[in-house]
Amino acid sequence: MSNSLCRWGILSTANIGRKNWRAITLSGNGVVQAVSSRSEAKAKTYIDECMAEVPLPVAPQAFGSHQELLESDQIDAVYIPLPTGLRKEWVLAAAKAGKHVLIEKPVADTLQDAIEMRDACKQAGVQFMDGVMFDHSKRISEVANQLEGGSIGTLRRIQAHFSFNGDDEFQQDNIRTDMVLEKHGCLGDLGWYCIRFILWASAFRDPVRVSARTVTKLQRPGSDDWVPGQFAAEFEYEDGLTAGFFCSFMTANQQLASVSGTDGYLTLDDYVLPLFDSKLDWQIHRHDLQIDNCTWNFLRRSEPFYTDEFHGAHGNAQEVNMMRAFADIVCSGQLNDELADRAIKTQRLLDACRLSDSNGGAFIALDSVG
Ligand SMILES: NC(=O)C1=CN([C@@H]2O[C@H](COP(=O)(O)OP(=O)(O)OC[C@H]3O[C@@H](n4cnc5c(N)ncnc54)[C@H](OP(=O)(O)O)[C@@H]3O)[C@@H](O)[C@H]2O)C=CC1
Ligand SMILES: O=C1CO[C@H](CO)[C@@H](O)[C@@H]1O
Repeated sequence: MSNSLCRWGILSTANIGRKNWRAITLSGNGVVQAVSSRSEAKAKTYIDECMAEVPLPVAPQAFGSHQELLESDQIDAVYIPLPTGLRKEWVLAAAKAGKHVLIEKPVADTLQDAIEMRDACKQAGVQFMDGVMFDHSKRISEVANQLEGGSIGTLRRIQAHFSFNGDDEFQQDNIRTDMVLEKHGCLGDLGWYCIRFILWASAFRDPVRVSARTVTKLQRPGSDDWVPGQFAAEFEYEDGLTAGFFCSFMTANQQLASVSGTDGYLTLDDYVLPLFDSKLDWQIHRHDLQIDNCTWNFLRRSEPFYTDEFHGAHGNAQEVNMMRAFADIVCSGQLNDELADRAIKTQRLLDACRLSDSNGGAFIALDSVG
């Protein structure tokens, strides 16, 4: 490979690949070299559409099969946004072909599959990482540092919410409601981020036990199959910390996370996809109840914090940082096991949630998972 530029192949014409086409282009150390699809014509159209908005000096090559792309000696790394149910085969094939693998979330149908993928990459000497963009935002590290530094005292509670309200077409046609392609439904699509936020806020500690349940099953008309349409979970830690999350395909856009401590609480209301702005923010609240005889006043005490980072589509945006960080690994050859293992840690908690759900929401000891 050229060691200053990572040559990317995108497997499929997924919508999210369009955003990441721009992110790779803005990264400064990567280039989209090829796109593969089940249909070469579809890959060509996709390339034309992306080139029209974010042009590249040389149009990427279109392949009519993922295997052909993997066999190209012009590709160093692949981005795999195929539906979860189809990914494992292609991650294993990519590792076999010596390509580094950036994979969309949720990583796998099961923890066992996720471990198999990570291990295959490790054995092949290529990086494995999931596509959680906010991991690469400066904001999440700053928030985690503040929490570890005791800015809100001892942590008692972490809560994460991620939802959007999908319409009828979403329910009927989107990959997210297809039990074969995305069997974890909203838990995989949105809960993955909730779990990852909880991991960040708890310094990547594992809870001792997990209880979770599908709140609403989402069933396509005319089918007996279902995926979680709304899902809720509760984690308990050995020091008394608790965490909870709620995710939903049936509730308006919301991405609110909060962390409560003995001395205050911290909030972010766009922790996954930053709201349109040239900076990212979060707040620490230490509201003050003042009581003087008959006069009761609860005084607002909120302190805002900012990270100098655009919401997206800019050289310092989280998805661009992600592509740059991955390409740095590829170009330097310095593999990062910690990034690979984060995906496994997240998947383990997701599996624990599903196990609890299938046991009527009973608490599951995390030790018994995987
Ligand atoms: N990190 C992030 O911010 C985001 C992540 N995602 C994740 O990315 C993944 C893709 O999401 P999204 O872009 O909305 O997906 P899309 O439905 O747009 O694309 C999925 C692609 O997979 C291929 N595909 C679909 N069905 C099949 C099938 N039955 N057999 C073989 N290939 C198939 C198709 O490519 P083709 O026709 O070319 O073969 C299709 O374009 C999801 O797992 C999602 O969770 C999504 C959005 C944002
Ligand atoms: O990863 C993602 C980012 O957020 C979207 C919701 O707004 C998800 O559906 C998507 O899969």
